[in-house]
Order: sequence, then C-alpha cells, then structure tokens
Amino acid sequence: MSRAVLSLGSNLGDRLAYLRSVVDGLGDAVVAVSGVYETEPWGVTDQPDFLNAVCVVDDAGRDHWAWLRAGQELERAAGRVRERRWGPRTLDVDVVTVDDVRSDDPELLLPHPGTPERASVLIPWLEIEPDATLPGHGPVAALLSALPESERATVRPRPGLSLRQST
Ligand SMILES: Nc1ncnc2c1ncn2[C@@H]1O[C@H](COP(=O)(O)OP(=O)(O)OP(=O)(O)O)[C@@H](O)[C@H]1O
Ligand SMILES: Nc1nc2c(c(=O)[nH]1)N=C(CO)CN2
Repeated sequence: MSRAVLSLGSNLGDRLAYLRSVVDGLGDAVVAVSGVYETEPWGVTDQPDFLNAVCVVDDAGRDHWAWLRAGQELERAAGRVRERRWGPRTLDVDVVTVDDVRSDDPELLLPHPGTPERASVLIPWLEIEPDATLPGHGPVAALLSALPESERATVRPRPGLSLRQST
C-alpha cells in the first residue's frame, strides 16, 4: 500500500485548470479531494494570491519516489518554469506525506518540512481528513490550532470552485 497526501498550488494563469490537471492526471488513484481555497502568499509575499487544495491518493504500485515523479511530471505538463524559491508558479505539487515514511533526502523530504507552518496545507487537509496526523508532529488539527488566527485567516474557501468537474 502507498497512500500519499499531496498539496496543490497555483498562482499563475488558469489556476483552477492547473489544479484540476492533477486530479484528472492521477485518475483512479485519487481517493479524496478538498475544496479549493484562495490563499495569500507566504514566504515571498509580493506575488499573486494562490489557489490551494489537497488530495489524497492511493496506489499499491507506487512508492514515495513515484509520487514525487508523478507530481513533477504534472508540473512540467503545466509549463512550470523553475525560478526563485517560493516564487510564482503555474503548478506546484508537494508530497506532504506518504504513509509513515520519513526521509531526509533533500530530493524528497518526508513529511514535507513546511507543513506545520502552512495553513494553506493544513486547512484543506483537515477538511478531507479531520483525524489526520503528521508523522513526527501529531494531530494536524493541533498544528492548525497552534497557528495564529491571522495566519489561518489568509486561507479562504472558494465554495463555487471544485476540482472534480471540468465545466
Ligand atoms: N516532499 C517533497 N515534495 C516535493 N518536492 C520535494 C519534497 N522534498 C524535497 N523536494 C524537492 O524540492 C525541490 C524544489 O521544490 P520546489 O521548487 O517546488 O520548492 P518550493 O515549492 O519553492 O518550496 P517548498 O518545497 O518549501 O514548497 C524539488 O526538486 C524536489 O526534489
Ligand atoms: N499561500 C501560498 N503561498 C505560497 C505557496 C502556496 O502554495 N500557497 N507556494 C509557494 C511556493 O512554494 C510560496 N508561497
């Protein structure tokens, strides 16, 4: 078994279409998809707002490296140009967790080290897995509660948008 939590982000071009390309591209492996959230940028703040979402994927045939490659292929298909760290991008697919795998390989850090501070990951993840835990960090709900309200307020649901339909 290999079950992964993927964080999706876009702040350039047709943001919704880029996020949908992940759900469409991973097909039957997708077992849960969060709603879509409009989020203020963290890290580099002089860039457009992001759309963010989280999906859970499950495929016995893929290990954690395969999930990383799948995400990178989808980023390439979205025409992503790798520029500055934390800068704008058509599509970012981060591997948040894969089962209980821990990795300190810089090519694939697991769990993704930015997760505890990122309301743009924690809020959509909790929407689809309210009891989720982050290996080595405990309950995701507790991580979110530990963030300042000002940080949580940067993540706003967009109820009219969905990654599951293409119209
Ligand atoms: N868990 C992970 N998920 C995705 N990429 C990872 C992960 N751990 C390490 N990487 C590596 O990170 C490198 C750079 O990723 P990227 O350009 O998307 O960083 P970033 O999105 O700007 O910053 P961040 O990773 O903090 O969100 C990739 O080459 C990839 O190999
Ligand atoms: N709100 C938000 N901010 C970001 C995001 C993101 O997905 N959402 N991704 C970044 C690049 O890693 C930099 N900043």
